[in-house]
Amino acid sequence: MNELGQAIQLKELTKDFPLMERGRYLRAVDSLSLEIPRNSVFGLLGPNGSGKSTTIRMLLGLSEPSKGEVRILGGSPKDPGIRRQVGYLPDAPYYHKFLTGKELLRFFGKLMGLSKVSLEQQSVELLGQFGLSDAMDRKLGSYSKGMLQRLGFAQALLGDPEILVLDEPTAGVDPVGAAEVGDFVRGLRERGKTVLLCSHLLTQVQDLCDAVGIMNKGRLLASGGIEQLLRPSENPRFSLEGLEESAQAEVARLVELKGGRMKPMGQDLESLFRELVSNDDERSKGQ
Ligand SMILES: Nc1ncnc2c1ncn2[C@@H]1O[C@H](COP(=O)(O)OP(=O)(O)OP(=O)(O)O)[C@@H](O)[C@H]1O
Repeated sequence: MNELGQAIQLKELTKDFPLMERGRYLRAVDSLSLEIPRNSVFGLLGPNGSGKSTTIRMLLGLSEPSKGEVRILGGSPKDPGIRRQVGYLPDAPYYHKFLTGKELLRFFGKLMGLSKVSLEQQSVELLGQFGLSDAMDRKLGSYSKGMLQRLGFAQALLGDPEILVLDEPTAGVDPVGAAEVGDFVRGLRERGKTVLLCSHLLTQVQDLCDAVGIMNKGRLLASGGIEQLLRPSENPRFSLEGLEESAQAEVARLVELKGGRMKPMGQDLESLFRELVSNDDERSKGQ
């Protein structure tokens, strides 16, 4: 796919943070290369401290890479025209509690340089879309966590950006709210948008994303389409159906006799994630 077909391209992206001791540094992101095609949902996964937020900050042009390059829609994330094409929902948005919902959107819209008329129209539309019409003139101090999250989405969508970066959009949201987030992300893809999603809700990620990248200690351990990553390969897993318990035990005995092992669970994104990260941790302990 040529550059025009790519929403986000990371080339050997690396970030080093200097440590207190002179000359030493922490490599938070290590030679990360990724391509995220337009109109797709990509899940960036990894345990705490694996470098997801640092990657996002570089991708948004908020932090300078130590090495490597970020291309957004073929351009630089520092280009104001490109920046306007990226909406961002931070993992823990802090909004001033004395502002109302509408005032908050007005504040961000002005920062983005939206015209007064367009801002007014977009704010009313977005607040309606996220079920906040009745609350738009209430102070944010009285909003529930779910309402603040929905307001965060509205804010990220101001200016109708092509790309949405959602950092933990389901953090602190109840299961109904999490399902709504899922529907919302699907809706974005239907409208041709590209979504980069960081989440620890792996079942939802598996369900929502076209492709994922799994990071650990700053490095990308695996990336690709969900189906391709979870396809049975060297370790195919089978599910047994229609067998009574005694027959199951017999099959298990036969499998063991042949040197195999019967596992009750199939491969899913959660087990792939745990397997990759724990193998990587074991390997680095041994080094
Ligand atoms: N400004 C900074 N200065 C020094 N070290 C930093 C800085 N920002 C992040 N780090 C370190 O870089 C590593 C990656 O952190 P990062 O926040 O990117 O991880 P993460 O995958 O987003 O984690 P989480 O899931 O907890 O948000 C961590 O070891 C973190 O302590």
